[in-house]
Amino acid sequence: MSTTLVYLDARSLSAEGIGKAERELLTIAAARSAGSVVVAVSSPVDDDVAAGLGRFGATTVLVPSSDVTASLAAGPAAFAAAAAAESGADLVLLTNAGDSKEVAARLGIKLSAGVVTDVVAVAGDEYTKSVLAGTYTTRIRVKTATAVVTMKANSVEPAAAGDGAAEVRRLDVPEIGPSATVERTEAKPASGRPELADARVVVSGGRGLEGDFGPVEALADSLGAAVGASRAATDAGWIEHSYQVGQTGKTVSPQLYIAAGISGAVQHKAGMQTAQTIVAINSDPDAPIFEIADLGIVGDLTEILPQAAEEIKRRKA
Ligand SMILES: Cc1cc2nc3c(=O)[nH]c(=O)nc-3n(C[C@H](O)[C@H](O)[C@H](O)COP(=O)(O)OP(=O)(O)OC[C@H]3O[C@@H](n4cnc5c(N)ncnc54)[C@H](O)[C@@H]3O)c2cc1C
Repeated sequence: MSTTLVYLDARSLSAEGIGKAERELLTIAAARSAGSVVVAVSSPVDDDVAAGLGRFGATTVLVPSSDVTASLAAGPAAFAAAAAAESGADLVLLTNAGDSKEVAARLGIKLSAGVVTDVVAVAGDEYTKSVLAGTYTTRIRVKTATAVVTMKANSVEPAAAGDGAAEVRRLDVPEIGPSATVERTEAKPASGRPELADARVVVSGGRGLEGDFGPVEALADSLGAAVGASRAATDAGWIEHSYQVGQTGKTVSPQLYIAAGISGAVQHKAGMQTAQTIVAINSDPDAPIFEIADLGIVGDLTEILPQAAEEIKRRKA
């Protein structure tokens, strides 16, 4: 029977809950490897986290017997390789986060395994991903004994929590070898907004904002939404790159996506066109974003965004 190993970065897990992207991996693994889901977590976990993983389908949780996180991706990859060998996995699933992709690349070398990134569906030994900014959908088979796959968030509906429990086991980590070490870390200040990749509502801004994300943030806060951006906005330094939506940014699939001052380039659409409802605000009636919008508003965003935020606040009051 096929065995799936799910590798999770411990920083994405907390007693409050297991993130949606992580639950999606557990759901895919449970469907593929009926009844036996092995999870490798990059650091020891407390009882609440282990219990949470159990409720979402993990049967075994492997944790490293020594700290592997001080060596960037090298330590986690060495541990993930040991976990793959221990579990006999023929598929290792990781999230599409930057750190996880780096672990996936190193893991591919360690296991002599084929690596597929940005996957949106797993069916047997076939992995689906879109290429060339969403122009083509490709189905990929890996010829090596083990496949290493990173999944885009919002690819499957995560299963609801059950009453399962996971057994936690420590695993010795082999020699990590030469690697860069982490000297100091700083927690990113919390914005109080939902995580972009998991958000139900996203308000994004582009070059049309002319550097001022204030109106986008105000509308996002009135809706309890995450803030996103086009690459033109992140490249201009108006907002951090982690907010970028699109081919080289994050993929979002919210119930509502509001695009303000974004033209709708194919590379931007690649990251948001699966949103259930798309609202576009643009002063150019011929902007390509209107081709995929459910509701298009032709006008000046500096007038429309504050009006929308005010009206939403008024109705909520
Ligand atoms: C390999 C590659 C990868 C890329 N990856 C990404 C990616 O991941 N994400 C991404 O977004 N882009 C990506 N791009 C860039 C992409 O091609 C576009 O250049 C970018 O998306 C444009 O951003 P924009 O829509 O904000 O800017 P523009 O295309 O300049 O559009 C600005 C829009 O704002 C409107 N506007 C201006 N003023 C107002 C106003 N006052 N009120 C209302 N509307 C107004 C204009 O009519 C215009 O439609 C990539 C490009 C390449 C080559």
